Amino acid sequence: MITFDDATVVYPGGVRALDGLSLEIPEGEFVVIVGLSGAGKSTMIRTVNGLVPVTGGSVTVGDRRVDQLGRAGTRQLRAEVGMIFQAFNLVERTSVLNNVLMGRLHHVPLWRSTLGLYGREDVEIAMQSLELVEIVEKAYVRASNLSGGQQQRVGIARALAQEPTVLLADEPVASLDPPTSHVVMKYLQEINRRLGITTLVNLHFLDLARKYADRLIGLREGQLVFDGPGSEATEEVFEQIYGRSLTADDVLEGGAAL
Ligand SMILES: Nc1ncnc2c1ncn2[C@@H]1O[C@H](COP(=O)(O)OP(=O)(O)OP(=O)(O)O)[C@@H](O)[C@H]1O
Repeated sequence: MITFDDATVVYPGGVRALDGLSLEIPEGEFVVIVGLSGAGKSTMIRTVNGLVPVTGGSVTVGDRRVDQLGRAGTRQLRAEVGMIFQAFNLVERTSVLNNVLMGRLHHVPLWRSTLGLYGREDVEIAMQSLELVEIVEKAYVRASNLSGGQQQRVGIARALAQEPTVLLADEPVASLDPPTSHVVMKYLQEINRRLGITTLVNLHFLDLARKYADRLIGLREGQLVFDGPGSEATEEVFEQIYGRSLTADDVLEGGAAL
């Protein structure tokens, strides 16, 4: 369970990116967060692993208050929270398998990972993670030789190799074309259902958000303005979250009705 209790983030310079957010996310839920650019989506998910510290209120993961963890506690928390990025963040000049093994770094002593001495169990976990996103046949291919969608699947496998209890995905399909975006969202959904990993996904496209969200969170200027099933998010709801009429740029399949 992840609990936001009056969580507030004011950045140096004074931007109030998160403004008194209170909500609970039960274990295993698949949550999609939507809101205009600058609404605080990235800030919200980054408070979960302490990448962005709250300046007021609290965020609790399980029984751990993120702001009260010391250095070791924060390291342990980050080992349990996998992250998936818009730009994939792979090391392109090395193999897919080596990239996924980087997800094991939290579990392997530094000297061993530096020498590339991962154990057989680590390699097995990495290969199983690649199997989950059905790309195991690319294990020995250089990451730079993959398409964007394949690179994002490797990004997901790397996060899974951490054996996480929570997955945070920050605009995971923003660099992908529409069919590939659906493929990546389906893997995230399938992994959530099969492994029960609590998943928070920031999405820009509202049709995708509605299709995949078990629960949809709407943020506006750092505040919670909608919290309900994706299926209940009508055009009016999205207009309320965005504070304006919707445009073709707000949906993945531009021009299609929401
Ligand atoms: N490190 C920072 N320092 C100062 N201000 C920041 C920082 N990071 C984000 N902000 C500001 O905080 C607000 C929320 O940003 P955030 O990135 O969380 O929004 P977002 O909804 O994820 O937007 P986007 O979809 O554009 O990424 C914005 O006004 C942004 O400019």
